[in-house]
Amino acid sequence: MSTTDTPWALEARGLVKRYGQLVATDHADICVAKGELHALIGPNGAGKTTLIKQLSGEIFSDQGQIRFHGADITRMPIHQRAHRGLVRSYQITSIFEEMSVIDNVALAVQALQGHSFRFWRPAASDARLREPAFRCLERVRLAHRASVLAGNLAHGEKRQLEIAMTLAAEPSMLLLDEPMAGMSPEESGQMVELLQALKGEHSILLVEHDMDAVFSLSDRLTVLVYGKPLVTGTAAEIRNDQRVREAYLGEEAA
Ligand SMILES: Nc1ncnc2c1ncn2[C@@H]1O[C@H](COP(=O)(O)OP(=O)(O)OP(=O)(O)O)[C@@H](O)[C@H]1O
Repeated sequence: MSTTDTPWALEARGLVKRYGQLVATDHADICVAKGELHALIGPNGAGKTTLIKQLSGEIFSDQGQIRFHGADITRMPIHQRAHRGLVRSYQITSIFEEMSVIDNVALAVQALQGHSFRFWRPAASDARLREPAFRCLERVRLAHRASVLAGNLAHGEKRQLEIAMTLAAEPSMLLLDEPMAGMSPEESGQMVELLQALKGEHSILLVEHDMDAVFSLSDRLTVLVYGKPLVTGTAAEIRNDQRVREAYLGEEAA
């Protein structure tokens, strides 16, 4: 299939991941349209992070098929998926706290350009790294903190930095695993605004427990329960689905 024939950025069918006896994802289908923000929600242990890892290539699936813009990427390693534009966001643990904010992003730009880390010099001395890095910081509204040591950022700002580092890879699709975890309500509000701005420019698969954020941002949602998708639909469809209320949201979400 050519890349123009499919409406899907990402099309995963029948994904299974077993850990011994435990079936973490159990014939899971998930399809994300081009430019769509699609949320993946479900109770703790439902398999959301496992599914994100299967899609990013951090782990391989025991069964199933993954297509990205029509191409079969099922057996493709993580760096090749990233090269094609499918990228999971960096985690706070991958931020270098002793380096400036812009140098962290410049490192991510450098990784994209395929240079060896051995030849790393401070970003300030290399416009080829600094300029794209600065643009990524502008997009996540962190440009005013470019020269601050990353370790001195507030928690919410570190999560913005993770997204800036992810954008350095120029992804067409972002896999975001709980970007609002540990944030204050104010920080969460800023992250919602940021994701709203990124929406449309990138296809996004978002795992998030903050239901207000999820319901305000998502074009569609998939509810995962015991590794299986229970239902996929718009926010209104999900809110009104009796199976979802019983399995997950509870009556208070109505
Ligand atoms: N590396 C692993 N080895 C063994 N079991 C694992 C491993 N990773 C995840 N699991 C198990 O797989 C199941 C799904 O876990 P996963 O982290 O994907 O769920 P989740 O929906 O992301 O949960 P949460 O919302 O709490 O983050 C859980 O029962 C978990 O204990």
